[in-house]
Amino acid sequence: MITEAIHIEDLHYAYGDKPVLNGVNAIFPENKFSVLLGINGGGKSTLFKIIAGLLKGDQGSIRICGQEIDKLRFKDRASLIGFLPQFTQSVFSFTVEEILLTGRTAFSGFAPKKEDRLLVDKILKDLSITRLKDKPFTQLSGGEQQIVMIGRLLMQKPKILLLDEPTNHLDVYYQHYLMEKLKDYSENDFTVIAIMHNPTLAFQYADHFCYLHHGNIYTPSNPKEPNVELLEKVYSMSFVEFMREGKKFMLPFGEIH
Ligand SMILES: Nc1ncnc2c1ncn2[C@@H]1O[C@H](COP(=O)(O)OP(=O)(O)OP(=O)(O)O)[C@@H](O)[C@H]1O
Repeated sequence: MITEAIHIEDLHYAYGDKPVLNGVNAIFPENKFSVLLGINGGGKSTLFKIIAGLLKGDQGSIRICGQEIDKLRFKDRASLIGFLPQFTQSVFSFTVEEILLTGRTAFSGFAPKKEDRLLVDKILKDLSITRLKDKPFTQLSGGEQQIVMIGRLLMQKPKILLLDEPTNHLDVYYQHYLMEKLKDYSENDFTVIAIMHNPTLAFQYADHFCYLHHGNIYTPSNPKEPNVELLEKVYSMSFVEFMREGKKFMLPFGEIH
């Protein structure tokens, strides 16, 4: 039986008089790597902000690990969801270690414990960025900052990693490195849910796909496999599947309209 990490029912949201989500129904299963695909401006970030509690839906319900989103307190939410927004900026010159420690503030306040510092070292090592530990965050490259912010989420030890375009700014090597890590996390007690703009990359690692289209979420009957028909409908372009060394790949090519 599939256990649900997130269950969304009839969710509506509008910015003023501009509707963005028109009755979204979706389930994101626990301990899977889910990917939400969809065109620019389709409402994906809006949906994630509602799940993360930064916006409130106009209508409908969301349950996170079985609990109504409206009833969650700040600390409960932090232990359930770690959210990586699309844009992050730090104007203060914190070091990477300090930035990671802020991932524990919901639990340890601003007084990091010894185990928090040990966790920093473990996560830096796991993400292969120990060399950045004492560097000011503002002096890192865009890709380095992105990896550090993912490390900060891991410090929070949430059940669900909610990631808005996690491979942003990463070079191809690091895109695959991070996707491999996320797959690994989803197999080891995290639920990973990511917005992505690269179906070719996403289908190589994730195992549950849904599509935001015209304000609704479509989940195919086999959510693990690429669904060419849906992809072509959502992106208004052609896709091709091909096999290489026993693996299936999905490539976009050429406009339909
Ligand atoms: N704060 C806001 N006020 C008004 N309209 C907004 C606001 N934020 C987003 N929108 C609009 O809502 C729609 C959905 O935006 P959203 O950022 O959720 O889309 P998205 O699918 O995440 O896009 P992208 O893939 O480009 O990041 C867009 O038309 C956008 O212009």
